[in-house]
Amino acid sequence: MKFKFSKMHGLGNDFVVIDGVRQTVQLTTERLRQLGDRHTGVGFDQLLLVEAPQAAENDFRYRIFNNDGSEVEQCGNGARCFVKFVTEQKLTNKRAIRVETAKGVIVPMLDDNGLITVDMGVPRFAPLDIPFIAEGDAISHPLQVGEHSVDISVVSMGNPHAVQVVANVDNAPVAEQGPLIERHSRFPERVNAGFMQIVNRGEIRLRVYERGAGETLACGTGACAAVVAGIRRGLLDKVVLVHTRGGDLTISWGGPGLPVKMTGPAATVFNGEIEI
Ligand SMILES: N[C@H](CCC[C@H](N)C(=O)O)C(=O)O
Repeated sequence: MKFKFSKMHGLGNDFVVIDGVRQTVQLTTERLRQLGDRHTGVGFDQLLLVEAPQAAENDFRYRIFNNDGSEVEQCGNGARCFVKFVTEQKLTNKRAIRVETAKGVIVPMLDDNGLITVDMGVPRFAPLDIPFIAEGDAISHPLQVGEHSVDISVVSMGNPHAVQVVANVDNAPVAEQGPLIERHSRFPERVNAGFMQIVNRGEIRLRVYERGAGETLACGTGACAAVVAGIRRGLLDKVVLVHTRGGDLTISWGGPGLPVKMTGPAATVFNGEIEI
């Protein structure tokens, strides 16, 4: 099968993006793994497949696959790259685009300054909408990780996040605890593990060990989940600058029942064609 694709990234979180509207693309797990291999394939943290919408009032549907082949509900950096892709590929000339994901419709918007703002929807908490064996909708939960008990906030942005506060992200136990939290038995569908350093009430530093991809240079839904967790813990105000290893995002959340807004960049690295 031969098809065109774009290689893109959102703050170093990198994607292969495929037009599944004008091309017919059958993605098997094997093909996903081949494409995602950083030595023998193209390489990506996630692959985004753009398709026609299922509901007439929407503009597109897009499917999100982690590097390990698992299909997931939501991707923040991917949503920004999606907007840039459909605009550059002339699949639409709209500025605000309604796109269906596995967990609802999001509305990314191309700003005049080239940044992209995405309404990432309303966050939800355990045990609603997130497969987590919890005592209830607490602000945080103790979680036994190896020989340590860590205090996590559990937030769903459509996809599940377990966020903890650390003194300094530079020496946070991301490599040690990330895989243990990702596959913890209390997360039957696995989870993204966030490590957040509070700089001040309007600024954090964040590293995320992503479900199905390992640590990435940035995680958009992870940034949303971390800010929501920090606000719920009383540590952050409503608008927060999030420093990831790949660059900065601005995240805002007005509180329970309101959507999270994310603003940041997206970049196209190259366009290619592949036969696999
Ligand atoms: N690894 C995530 C999907 C990608 C999310 C991330 N790349 C983002 O920008 O939100 C998961 O399994 O839920």
